[in-house]
Amino acid sequence: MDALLTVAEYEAAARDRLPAGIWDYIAGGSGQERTLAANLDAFARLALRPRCLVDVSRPDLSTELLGVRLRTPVGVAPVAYHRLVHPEGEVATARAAGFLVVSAFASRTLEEIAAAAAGPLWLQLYWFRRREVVAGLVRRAEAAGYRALVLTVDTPRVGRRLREARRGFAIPAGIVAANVDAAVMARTHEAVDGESALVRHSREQLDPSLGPADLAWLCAQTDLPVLVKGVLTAEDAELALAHGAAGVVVSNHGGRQLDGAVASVDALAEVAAAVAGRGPVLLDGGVRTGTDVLRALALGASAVLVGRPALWGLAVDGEPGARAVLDVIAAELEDAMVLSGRPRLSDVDPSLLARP
Ligand SMILES: Cc1cc2nc3c(=O)[nH]c(=O)nc-3n(C[C@H](O)[C@H](O)[C@H](O)COP(=O)(O)O)c2cc1C
Ligand SMILES: CC(C)CC(=O)C(=O)O
Repeated sequence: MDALLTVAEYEAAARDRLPAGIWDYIAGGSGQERTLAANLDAFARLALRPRCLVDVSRPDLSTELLGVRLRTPVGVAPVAYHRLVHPEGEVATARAAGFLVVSAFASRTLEEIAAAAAGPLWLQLYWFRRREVVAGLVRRAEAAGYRALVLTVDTPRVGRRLREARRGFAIPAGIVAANVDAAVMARTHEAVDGESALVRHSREQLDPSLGPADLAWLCAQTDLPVLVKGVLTAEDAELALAHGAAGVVVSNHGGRQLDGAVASVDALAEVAAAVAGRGPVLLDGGVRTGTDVLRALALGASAVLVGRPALWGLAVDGEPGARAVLDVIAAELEDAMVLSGRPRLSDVDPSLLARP
């Protein structure tokens, strides 16, 4: 195999290796997949204004997030069921990642992942109708040393994933959400033609009444910082902070929820302005290169998360593959910082971007 030099090359290699149904579950978006495409296009439209005559002999990619020093500002987004692409699942990803947000639907236990992790872990939560599932996950995350919680608020139900529906996608029997009661998850394994098992499951198990008071309740349950994921507007950023959130993740769920929603990088400046330094603002959706990371930081992100790229690396070569994908992005980021005359992340600001 030739060396893979870009995230796009890992994507192509993963596609060659994965069964079509699993590929489509991971790759797909909702509806016409307009938001899925927009996430990538929006980055491509943001041209950079490099500065020269700057001493770039010692680039520094490190940053601090919630009091923890990170080698790079790039973490792994919460993505369900890593074992769909590699038998070691999240344990391999955790060894590779500088920083990982573990999905509520992880296919390895929170404790196994914590024992393997190379960097800080956060736990993502869905708002299960059975609130004891949420509370139980919070207690286990605290006990296992997770450093923050991420409440996903863009999923009162799972979006219309047509690729999944066409294939009657269900989670294969051997792969389970290892941290949630089997009874809650049972129907994710039932394949029905013309229907996504995950859409059906979400309607049964996720509580669409989630509101600001529930966020406040969650924040009161724990000393861990709670970030709110799925924010695309200043209004929701304001609401989240007013009800106890420590920060937000600007995200449209990788184009998998509301089709037609704004590209996440296009929502970033508005949200960052609303948060105004009161907490971290992360971004995910369409980050595929080091220059994408730089663009997001220029628009006010504290750090970015990659979703699908981590799974592509994991599918291609397990832990070393996931690490290689993150290393490609870090190497590209370093290049871009040097070539744009911004040797430290604190030098990155909106002046890096050309006006559209
Ligand atoms: C296969 C897959 C599963 C996902 N599972 C979750 C999840 O369990 N919880 C969650 O908050 N977001 C989930 N997401 C959304 C990601 O956290 C993230 O928002 C998105 O993947 C970022 O876009 P990117 O894939 O373009 O990097 C999932 C995304 C994918 C592709
Ligand atoms: C099990 C799913 C609800 C996980 C998810 O968030 C997704 O597939 O986007």
